[in-house]
Amino acid sequence: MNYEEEIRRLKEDLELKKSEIVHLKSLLTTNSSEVIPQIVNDVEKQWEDLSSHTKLSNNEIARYSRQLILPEIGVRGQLCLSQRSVLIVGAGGLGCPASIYLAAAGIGRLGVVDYDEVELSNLHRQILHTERRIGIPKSASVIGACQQLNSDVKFVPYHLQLNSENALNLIKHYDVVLDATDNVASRYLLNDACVLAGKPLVSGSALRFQGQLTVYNHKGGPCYRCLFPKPPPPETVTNCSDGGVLGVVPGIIGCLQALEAIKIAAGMDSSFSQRLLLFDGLDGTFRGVSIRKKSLGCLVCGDNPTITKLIDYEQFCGAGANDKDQALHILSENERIKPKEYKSMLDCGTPHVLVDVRLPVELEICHLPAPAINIPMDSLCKETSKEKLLNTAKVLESSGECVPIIVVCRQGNDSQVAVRKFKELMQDTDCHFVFKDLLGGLTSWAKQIDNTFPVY
Ligand SMILES: Nc1ncnc2c1ncn2[C@@H]1O[C@H](COP(=O)(O)OP(=O)(O)OP(=O)(O)O)[C@@H](O)[C@H]1O
Ligand SMILES: [Zn+2]
Repeated sequence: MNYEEEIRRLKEDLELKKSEIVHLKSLLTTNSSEVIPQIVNDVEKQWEDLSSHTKLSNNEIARYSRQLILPEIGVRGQLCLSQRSVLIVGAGGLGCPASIYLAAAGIGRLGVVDYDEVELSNLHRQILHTERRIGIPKSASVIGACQQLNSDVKFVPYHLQLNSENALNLIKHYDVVLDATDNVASRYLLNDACVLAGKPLVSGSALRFQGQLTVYNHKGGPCYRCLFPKPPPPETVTNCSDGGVLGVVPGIIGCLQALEAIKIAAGMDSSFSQRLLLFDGLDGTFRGVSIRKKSLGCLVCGDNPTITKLIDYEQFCGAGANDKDQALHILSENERIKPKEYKSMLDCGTPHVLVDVRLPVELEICHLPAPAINIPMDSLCKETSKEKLLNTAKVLESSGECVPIIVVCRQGNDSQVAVRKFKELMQDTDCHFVFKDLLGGLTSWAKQIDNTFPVY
């Protein structure tokens, strides 16, 4: 290695350490220290050499007794666990259960990465966070909970977004990596980083009532790219905030991620290298299926890899490395109506038709004060939708005016797509509709017009 390369690496290392110190200091100075037991503030202590731990203390023998007597674990396995480190990326629905079981089992060092802070809508599934910790970094919240359970573990919180600049440098300090994120860009990033660093990646996902689990890049098995060389089109990816998720489903998958990580760390075989677990919470089934072998032509782990350093994953996937909804801008200004303008229309009784494109189950949560036609997104192009709109047109025509049709959704993205679709749908009719979308959807309505309106 040349000196310049070495200096660059050392600088990167230093930056990471600095971010950890700043983060730990901030924890000690904010009121979060009131609710989070003081996280070990001696950074050096966290980086103590784990391999020096070669004998179980009486305390450890008592604490781990029930797993020590398992022949597959025993003293050897327990010592292995205490000498290994696991990095969990994502302190959400998967990361919470995974972290607490790894801490309970006595893993030597646990790193938890998350850029986000705890929100109220996290609590139904991200079960290590609490009401009092809303607003504080998720990584610190998770580690606070884990430390209360087992203070022997060395914990390292990283309040940052894992990206191409920091991933390799961080991952190299750990033996096993858990993907507990929720977006495609982070999955490719973690995959490539784990291949380049030679670390097994225990990957989980959960949506609605379904969950999946597999282990990549382990003992000659495939990596994520071997199976999915190309990312899915961004518009086909559903996240939990759009699709919903029952809290216990990521709970189950996160526990299984911890189980696989414990097996790997304790020197046992993982059951999910080249195997995929499919869990269906609706019909209560677990199914294990064999998956494709490692691909010789894989761009990162194949025979002639062309990806030899981390790339720009947001560009590669055409989507951000988070699941935060990004505002679409596909309509021109005159095809949109601001919440304030719509409120004046309502106040003045201006004739219009309101079309709500959310699912019926969402309409039950909340809806605007005006009566609305419901045409959910998945039925925009159906003949019945066209009929609904044409019937409306007939009523409107009798009044002889060109009445606007206001399209509304939760956040103002679907409504824009719907306006486009409706325009296409009505092209071959002789009705002259003026379609507009409610800018920012119900979320903006709640913010700008009615702060008693529920946000979900
Ligand atoms: N590249 C990344 N670096 C660090 N943390 C990440 C990265 N990508 C995703 N995450 C984190 O992974 C976690 C995924 O968990 P989960 O989907 O349960 O939570 P969420 O994003 O809070 O959910 P919601 O969609 O309800 O807001 C989130 O806390 C998110 O901040
Ligand atoms: Zn591969």
